[in-house]
Amino acid sequence: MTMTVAVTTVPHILIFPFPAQGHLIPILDFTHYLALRRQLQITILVTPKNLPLLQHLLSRHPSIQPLTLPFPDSPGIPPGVENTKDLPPSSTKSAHVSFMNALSGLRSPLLNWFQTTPSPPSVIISDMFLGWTHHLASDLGIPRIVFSPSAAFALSVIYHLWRNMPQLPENPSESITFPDLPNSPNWIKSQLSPIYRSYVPGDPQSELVKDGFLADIDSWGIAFNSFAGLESKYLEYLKIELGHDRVWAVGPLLSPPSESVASRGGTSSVSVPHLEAWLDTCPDDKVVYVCFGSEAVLTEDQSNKLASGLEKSGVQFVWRVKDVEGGRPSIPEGFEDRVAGRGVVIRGWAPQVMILSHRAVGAFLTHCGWNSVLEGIVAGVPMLAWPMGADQFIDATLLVEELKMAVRVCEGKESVPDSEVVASKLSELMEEDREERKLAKELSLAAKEAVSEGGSSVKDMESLVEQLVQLYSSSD
Ligand SMILES: O=c1ccn([C@@H]2O[C@H](COP(=O)(O)OP(=O)(O)O[C@H]3O[C@H](CO)[C@@H](O)[C@H](O)[C@H]3O)[C@@H](O)[C@H]2O)c(=O)[nH]1
Repeated sequence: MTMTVAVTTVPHILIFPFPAQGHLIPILDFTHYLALRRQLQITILVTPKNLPLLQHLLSRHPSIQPLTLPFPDSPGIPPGVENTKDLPPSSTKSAHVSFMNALSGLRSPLLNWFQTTPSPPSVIISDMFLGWTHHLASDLGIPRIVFSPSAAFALSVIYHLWRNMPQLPENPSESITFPDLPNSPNWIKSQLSPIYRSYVPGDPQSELVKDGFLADIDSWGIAFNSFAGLESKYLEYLKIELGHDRVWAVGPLLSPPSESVASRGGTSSVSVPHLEAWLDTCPDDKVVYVCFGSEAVLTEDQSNKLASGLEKSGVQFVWRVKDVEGGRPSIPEGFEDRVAGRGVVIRGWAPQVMILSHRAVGAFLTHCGWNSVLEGIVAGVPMLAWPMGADQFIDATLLVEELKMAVRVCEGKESVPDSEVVASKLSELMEEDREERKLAKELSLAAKEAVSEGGSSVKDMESLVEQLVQLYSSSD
C-alpha cells in the first residue's frame, strides 16, 4: 500500500476511478484539470494493475499521490483481472455489476487507510459506479462527489429508473415514457439500462448496485463530463431532482494539450505517423471513422454486413476493430485487399482523438458511448449512430432527435445492419451540404468555447474547486 504522509495546508481530495476505459480516461483528464488549479492536494486510488495507467498523470503532476490497494477477491472476476478491458469477451456482459461488487470490498481497507493517514482527504470524488463510497464518506463525516463519465441526460433517465423502480412492460415493442423529463422521451425496454434490467430483488449483487445508484443520488454533488451548451435542460432538471445545485458540467474533458493524443487511454496499435501520412493524402471531410468504443465486439454477421456496407459505399474509411485474442475472425477474409488504399483497418487500440481531429475525417460511425460522442462533437463531425447498450440509446436520442447532428444506421447489440442501408447512409452523410455537418461544426465551436477562458465549463470547474476550498476552510 502506498501511504500519503504529507501534512496538508490545502484541501486533500481522494479521486477514485472505476477501472473501465470509458470511465478511466475522462476521470484522469478531470484529475489533471483539478491538479492544474494548484489549490488541492490529490490522492488517486487504484488497484496495482491499473497503476501503469496513471503514468502520464503522475509524471505531469508529481504532487499527486497514488494509493494502491489490492484488488479484492471476487467470484465473478478471473484472478489477475483488475480492469474490465482484461476480461475475456464472454464475461463482459455483467462486467460492470461484477466490478461494482468486487470494488466494494475495498471499503474496509480504505476506511483503515483514512483512519491511519495523517491529514486524510476531506472529500471523496468517485465514479458513478462506486456509490458505496458515499456511505463510507458519510461514516467519515466528509462529502462525496460523483464523477459521471456519462451524460446528464443519461443519468437523468438512469436515476429516474432506480428511484422509481418502474415495472418494465413484457411486450418488447411497448415503449416506456419518462413524462417527468424534459421532452418526455421514450424508449423500448431493450434500450434501457441493462444494469437496471438485470436487477433481481433480494439478490445481494443487484441490491448493492441499486443501493449504489441511490447513494449517488444522495451524494453531496455531481460533476459531469459535459457542458451546458450541450444539455443544459438535463443539468437543470437534475438540480431540481437532486434538490441542490451542486451539479457541475466541466467538459468536454480534453486530453491535456501536452499529452500526445495518440496515446490517450492506451498505446496505439498502429504507427501514428503512418496513419497520419495516409490521412494527409485524403481530401477534407471525406473519411469516415468507424469505432464502437473500448468494449463492444461485433459478431461475424455484423462485421460482414458492415464491411460490405463500407465496400459498397465507396467512401474512404478507418475502421477500428476490437482485437479479441483467440476469438472469432473480426473482419471478412479478403476485405482488406479489396479496399486497399481506400480504407485502413486498425486491430487493437486506435488513436481515436487524433483520427477524429484530422481534417480528412468527415463522419463518425459510433456506438454512441459518451466519450466518443464528446470527442466527435469536439472534432465537429456528423455521426452515424449505432447504439448498442448501456447509456448509448439515450446518447443517440440526444444526437439524432435533439441536436440533429447524427443519423441512425442500426440499433442494438444483436442487430445486423443492412449493408445497403449502411452504404447509402454513409455516402449521403458524406455530402458537403448536409445540415448535420453544419450543426456539428457549430456544436464543436460551442464545446471549445465552454472549455476556453470564461467558458461555462471553466466556470463550473472554478466553482467546484472554490466549494472544495470552502468546505475545507469551514471544517478547520
Ligand atoms: O481503439 C480505441 C477505442 C476507444 N478509444 C477511446 O476509449 C474511449 C471509449 O469510451 P466510450 O466511447 O464512452 O465507449 P465505451 O468504452 O463503450 O464506454 C463505456 O462508458 C461510457 C461512459 O460511461 C458509456 O457512455 C458507454 O456507453 C460505455 O460503454 C473514448 O475516449 C475513445 O477515444 C480509443 O482511444 N481507441
